[in-house]
Amino acid sequence: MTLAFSKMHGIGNDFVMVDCRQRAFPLEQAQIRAIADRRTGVGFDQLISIEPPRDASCAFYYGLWNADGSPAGQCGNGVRCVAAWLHRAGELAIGDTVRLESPSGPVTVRLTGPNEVTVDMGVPKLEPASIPFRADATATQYAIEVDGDVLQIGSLSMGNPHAVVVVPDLQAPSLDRLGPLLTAHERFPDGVNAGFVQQIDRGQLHLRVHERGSGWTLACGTGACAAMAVLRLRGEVDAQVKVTLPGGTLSIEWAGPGATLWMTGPAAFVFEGEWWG
Ligand SMILES: N[C@@H](CCC[C@H](N)C(=O)O)C(=O)O
Repeated sequence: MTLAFSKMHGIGNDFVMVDCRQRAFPLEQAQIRAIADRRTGVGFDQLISIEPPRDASCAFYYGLWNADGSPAGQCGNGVRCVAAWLHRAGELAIGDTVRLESPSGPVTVRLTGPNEVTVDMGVPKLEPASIPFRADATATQYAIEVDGDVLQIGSLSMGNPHAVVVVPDLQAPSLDRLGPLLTAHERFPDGVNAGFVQQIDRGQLHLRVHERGSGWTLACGTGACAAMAVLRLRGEVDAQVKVTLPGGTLSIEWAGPGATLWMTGPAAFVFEGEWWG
């Protein structure tokens, strides 16, 4: 088969975008994995379909798959690219605000420029069952054993599961080992996106994320939201924070529990292509 696609990225978190506005999603899991291969395919962290909405209150639905073919519930960098893709497709004008439907529910996006998008990412879910995470009660910190080390994690759902560990040094070699182990930890029955965050001050965080289904990525938008929310819940950061990942910086705003969380950042086109599978 041949498949037309757009290649995009949000601060280095890269995507293959597939237009499914007029047709059913055409790929099986094995084909998604083949396209993800960075040598014999196109390469991506997530593949995103743009489809008609299932919820009539939304303008479009977007589907999400990780590089290993597993489905995902939300993608912060991806939703910004969906908005920029819709602009290029003539569906969204600069200054427009639109409700989009993700696999985990609606989000509201505002296209502030051709390549800049602000997203209302919704209210972070803190209850362990909604993550899902095996714990007796909701807390701002949980002790979890990983390969003999006891890590203090924060955990929440941004429409997908996150564990956040505060570390003094993001370059510590131990993180390369701990990331994959935390992602696959038995207390997260669906796996988890594992974020390691170094606090610079009350308004700046540095972050690396080992993503479920995609490994270490240059950026994770929901991971940036989760890291900010975990530190905000502990009273360590202000309501507006810049989160710097290996691929760039996002602005995150969150007043606190019960409020929706806002993310602003760029979305970039790389090329249009055709996959011959
Ligand atoms: N890169 C993303 C998150 C993508 C999904 C994640 N790997 C999962 O399986 O939950 C982002 O920018 O948020």
